[in-house]
Amino acid sequence: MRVDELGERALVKQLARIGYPPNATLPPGDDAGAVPWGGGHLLLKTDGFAYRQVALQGMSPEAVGWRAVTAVASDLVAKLARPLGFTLALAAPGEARVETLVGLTRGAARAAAAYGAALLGGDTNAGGELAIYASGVGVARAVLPRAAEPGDGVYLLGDRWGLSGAAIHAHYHGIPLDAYPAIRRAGHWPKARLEVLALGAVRDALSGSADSSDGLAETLWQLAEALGVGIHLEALPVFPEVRAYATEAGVDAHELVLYGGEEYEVVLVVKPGGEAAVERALRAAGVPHHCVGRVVREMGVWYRGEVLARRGYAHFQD
Ligand SMILES: Nc1ncnc2c1ncn2[C@@H]1O[C@H](COP(=O)(O)OP(=O)(O)OP(=O)(O)O)[C@@H](O)[C@H]1O
Ligand SMILES: Cc1ncc(C[n+]2csc(CCOP(=O)(O)O)c2C)c(N)n1
Ligand SMILES: [Mg+2]
Repeated sequence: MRVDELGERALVKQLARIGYPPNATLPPGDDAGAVPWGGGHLLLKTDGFAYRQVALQGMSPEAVGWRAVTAVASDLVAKLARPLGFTLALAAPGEARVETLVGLTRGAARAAAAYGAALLGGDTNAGGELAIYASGVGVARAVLPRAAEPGDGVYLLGDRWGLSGAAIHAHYHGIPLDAYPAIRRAGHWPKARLEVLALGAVRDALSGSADSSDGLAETLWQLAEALGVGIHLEALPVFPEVRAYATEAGVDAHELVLYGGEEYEVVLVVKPGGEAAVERALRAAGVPHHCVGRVVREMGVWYRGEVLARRGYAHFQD
């Protein structure tokens, strides 16, 4: 069977289990892998993409390199691991520009430095099309898995919800973003939120977390499916710039929040009774947060009582 017939999700489900130890700290399919290390855990993550699948209109090679490291850093941070180092692998056809590859690497190095880590080499290969793979290692005292129990609260951390979706929408609809600097910044230079690591101090009040990169709806559906629980969404943050863009572009702002993608923000699951302590910790760390719903027993995802359509970004679709 061809991989584009099977689809990314089903393929990954099959691949991710191969060789995975049954008693691993984080299960296959979680945002990163973890190994016990010196009283804590070392976390590892690799994430890559074809250049043409992520380079938005006006995005420089530097920004794409930054995004590659950010995607990995965001997965590490979501599991409460502090990034220590990154590597970068490039695949390029012979006609690719040297300047492009240098730019990608410079952007990756800038991102690594921004996350208090270093870019420690990588790999360069010939390939059919330009592609970038970043890997990172981080260290965590107490890891936060993808976990949720009925009764838990669901929070969205950060402020890129809807903004990254608007940037991707603008790319495909030829809409200039000059009037929307926050949307352009979210799409071109997303920054992993290291401040989330402050949650280590309230780990006992947390059930789990997931990094969102394929869109909020897809992230929630993956959580629900993997854990056999349901999520009732009651409210969504719609930021003013997203609302303004949606009006101009003639698109539903909620669509951008639910189906945008590339947020590189954390969905946090908080134990009942833990809300106050967690909100206090997030406020002190300067992490924007929005309580959006609750975990229920029945598997599924609902928004204001209606089943939330499952759509999201997947490779092998184009
Ligand atoms: N070829 C593979 N072999 C083993 N595991 C894989 C493979 N591809 C993906 N996985 C695992 O499947 C899970 C989902 O990976 P995927 O790359 O789809 O995540 P994602 O949607 O890109 O989100 P993010 O980039 O934010 O992690 C991860 O745990 C990953 O380690
Ligand atoms: C030109 C262009 N088309 C589409 C998109 C959107 N996009 C690309 S990858 C991805 C999911 C995360 O990737 P991964 O799962 O590999 O981390 C999303 C939402 C874009 N940025 N640029
Ligand atoms: Mg990926």
